[in-house]
Formats: sequence, structure tokens, C-alpha cells
Amino acid sequence: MLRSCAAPLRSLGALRGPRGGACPPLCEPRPALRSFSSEKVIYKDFSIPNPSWSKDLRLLFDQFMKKCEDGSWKCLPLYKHGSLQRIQDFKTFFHDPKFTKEDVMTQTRLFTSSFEEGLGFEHAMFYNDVEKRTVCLFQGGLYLEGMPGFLHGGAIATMIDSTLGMSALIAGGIVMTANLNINFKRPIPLCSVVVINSQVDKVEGRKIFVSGNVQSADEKTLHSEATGLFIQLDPDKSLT
Ligand SMILES: CCCCC/C=C\C/C=C\CCCCCCCC(=O)SCCNC(=O)CCNC(=O)[C@H](O)C(C)(C)COP(=O)(O)OP(=O)(O)OC[C@H]1O[C@@H](n2cnc3c(N)ncnc32)[C@H](O)[C@@H]1OP(=O)(O)O
Repeated sequence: MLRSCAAPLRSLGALRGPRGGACPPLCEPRPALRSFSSEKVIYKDFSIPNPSWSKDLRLLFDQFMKKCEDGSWKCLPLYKHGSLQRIQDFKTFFHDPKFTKEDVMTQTRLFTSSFEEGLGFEHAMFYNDVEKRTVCLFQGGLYLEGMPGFLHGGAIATMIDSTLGMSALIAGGIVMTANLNINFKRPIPLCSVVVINSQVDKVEGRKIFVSGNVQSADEKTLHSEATGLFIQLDPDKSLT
């Protein structure tokens, strides 16, 4: 039987955005499954709390939602509006049907959203435009195990890449990771909650330099430090 990371929630009705309603509109639904035939898009919001979220993750999420009230922070919907547009732009300019055919594309899923609730990458991202910072609240589930009881380094790298990448994406549009360096300093226990911080340090032409770290929810443990180089894609260059 599958175990969930969190004790069952007493009431989902307790999950409220700062304006008293459920999380949207600050945290808008993201389509988990996307369709490139434009006939059907199935929406599922992965960033709003679900029963697998631990008390720590819920608490941090609520704290960040509170910070969103004055507009200084935004809860990032990964696919809607800007982000969705970036994905569409990517498809328009860089997707090569030679490699992934239309019928396959209708079945794809974003890696970090492809696990059953609580077993994979439970996370929510927030962005501060003034500070150019992205913060990801992340609880890695049971299927992300590496060494027994701890998260796989690849799973940590995935979320670091996504968080630093989000900072770069907001700064530079359609980007891809060219380089990612990670120092793994302390292992992350499965199902624990960590905070991934990232900021854009420098933009040089098409190069966007981003750095970040991973800390425990109580900020007492520094789990990892990372730097990344993201390159704005050139529409005149083929990717393949
Ligand atoms: C980033 C995504 C944001 C994620 C946000 C999360 C959710 C959003 C929702 C959905 C999106 C999900 C996507 C998540 C994916 C996460 C990101 C990735 O993991 S991308 C996959 C891994 N990366 C790749 O596969 C890229 C492979 N590489 C390439 O295709 C190319 O090398 C390139 C990166 C496109 C660059 O090629 P290009 O021809 O355009 O550039 P140049 O080679 O001319 O280089 C330009 C410039 O940069 C310097 N450069 C390039 N690479 C490096 C390097 N590794 N180290 C140092 N410098 C490098 C190069 O020297 C040039 O410099 P200069 O102009 O000064 O000469």
C-alpha cells in the first residue's frame, strides 16, 4: 500500500488563498496534460495544496501566499499566461516534428508533474519581481528515493534546474540550461520540505547567470548550492 508523506488533512476546506477564496486567482490552475491538437486541454492545478502536503509545506505555502497580498510576490502558475506562452513559443520556433510526432506530443507530461499526488515533486513556486528572485517550496515524495530514506540527487537537480530555470525564463524568455553546477552539502530526507532560492545574478547578451541554494524549511540546514547558465534560444538556429 502506498503511504503518503503527510498525515491526512482534516479538511480541505481549510485551504484558502489570502483573499478568502480557494487559491486562484493568485495561484491559477495549470494544465497537467496539454494537447497540441487544441481540441482538449485538461486542467489540473499542481501548485495548490493537496492532502499529501505536510504541515510544514502548508505552513510555508500560506506564508508565501500572505506575501502575495501586497503584490511583491506572485504565486507562479507554470503553464498559464506567460509560461504557457513560452512553451507555445518554444513549440513554434524550436519543436522539430521529426523527433516527436503530434500523436506523441498529446501524451507528454511535464516531468515534475507526472507522479501521483505525494509521490513525486510536490512544489509551488513564487516570484519577486523587484528582487528577481524565485523561491520553490518543495517536498520530494517516496518515489524520488536515492540512498535509502533520502532524495535522489537527480531529483534535487531537477528541482534546482526548474527553479533557477524559472528565474532565467522570467528574465529572458525562451531559455535552455547550458550549464548547471551543484554542490550537494547535506542529504535531503524523503518527504521533508525544503526551500529552493534562486536569483538572476547577471545577464550578458543571450547568457543568463543564475545562482541558488536549497535550505531546510527551518533554514538551519544548507542542503545544496548551485549556479546555472541559461541561454536564450536563437530562433535562427536549429536546436538539433
Ligand atoms: C529553463 C526552463 C525553465 C523551467 C521552469 C519550470 C517550469 C516551467 C514550465 C515548463 C517548462 C519546463 C522545462 C523544464 C526544463 C528545465 C530546463 C532544462 O533542463 S533544458 C534541458 C537541458 N538543456 C539542453 O538540453 C540544452 C542543450 N544545449 C543546447 O541546445 C545549446 O548548447 C544551447 C544551450 C541552446 C546553446 O546553443 P546556441 O547555439 O544557441 O548558443 P552558443 O553555443 O552559440 O552559445 C551562446 C553563448 O553561450 C556560451 N555557452 C554556451 N554553452 C555554454 C556552457 N555550457 N558553458 C559556458 N558557456 C556556454 C557560448 O560560449 C556563447 O558565449 P559567447 O556569446 O560569449 O560566445
